[in-house]
Amino acid sequence: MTAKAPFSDLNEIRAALANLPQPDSEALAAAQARNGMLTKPPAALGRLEDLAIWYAGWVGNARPNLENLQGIVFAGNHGVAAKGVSAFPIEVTVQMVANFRAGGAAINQLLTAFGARTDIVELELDRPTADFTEAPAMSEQDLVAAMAAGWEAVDPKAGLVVTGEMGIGNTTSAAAIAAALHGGGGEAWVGRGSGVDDEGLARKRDVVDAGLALHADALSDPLEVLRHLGGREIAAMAGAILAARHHRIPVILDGFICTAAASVLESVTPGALDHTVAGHVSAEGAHSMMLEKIGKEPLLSLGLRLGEGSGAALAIGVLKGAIACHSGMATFGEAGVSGG
Ligand SMILES: O=C(O)c1ccc[n+]([C@@H]2O[C@H](COP(=O)([O-])O)[C@@H](O)[C@H]2O)c1
Ligand SMILES: Cc1cc2nc[nH]c2cc1C
Repeated sequence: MTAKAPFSDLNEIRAALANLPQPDSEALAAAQARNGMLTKPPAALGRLEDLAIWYAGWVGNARPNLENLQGIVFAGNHGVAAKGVSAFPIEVTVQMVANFRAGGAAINQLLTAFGARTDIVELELDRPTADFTEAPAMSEQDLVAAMAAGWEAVDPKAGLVVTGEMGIGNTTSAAAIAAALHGGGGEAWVGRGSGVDDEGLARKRDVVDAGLALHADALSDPLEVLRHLGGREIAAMAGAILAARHHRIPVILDGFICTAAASVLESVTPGALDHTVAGHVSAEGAHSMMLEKIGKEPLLSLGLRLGEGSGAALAIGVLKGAIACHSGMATFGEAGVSGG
């Protein structure tokens, strides 16, 4: 099932970002009360308790189940890849999409292992974005189309959405977005991505700085940051995360690139990511700094730097544990256990 995006230009995207649903306060209060009655010392389940209450609030059910889990992998190609900023050639994007469709990638295994389905959305792979050191990466029409594709990929009936991506060159784009939104330059935000050597790393920093300089006049507006420095899969993730908010579907964010996409929404409207949690902190060096900037504490830290949604998929396990305890445990009264 899909729902059509409620926008066809940038102003309508701004309107969708200005008018965000909030969690169900009654369900939140009831989940909080239930949490206090469960057979454990107060707060003994640590962040699992916060997670379950957060989830209950967004789905509007104080004793929820976790079902109909949707993983979406967005793929896009980047003109800036021609600048030698990746350890891999650009054709790997389309080849990996074929691998996703055949079920052979890490994300297929992880989403299946945690009971989620895998949807693949490729965004005009034969038409890479413009190299952002020479021109804006996308036209307004391209940006709106990519965000709409992201919005429309979300199943309005999903109980959870996990957003991931694939795109050779996209850690360069994500670093540039992070620099433009959060301050600093290539030095602060660029890492090795899929594994560039020292020369590649230096080139990548210069490329980010060149993009920031070329588009300096446009970068005070977060959606223009996304248009000038982003990519279609990054814009699509932003659209999907925004759609999930409007459908009140909780989201688990993935790594460096996904967090850059999410940062755009948070920069437009503080609180726009309240329906999301950070699944993990990636081994891409500046990811932890980006998470701090958006006020998110990652659930996992496993040294992953794969993307695809892999860290978010693994974090489904943590959320499942949280909800199983919250909804399945006995209360002190039910179990006849004495309170403290
Ligand atoms: O998610 C992350 O934190 C992450 C960190 C490093 C690399 N990646 C993946 O690697 C690809 C981009 O790497 P690169 O070197 O081509 O920019 C892209 O397909 C991402 O999914 C992803
Ligand atoms: C093989 C390969 C798989 C990936 N998955 C996400 N990004 C990737 C980059 C490469 C190079």
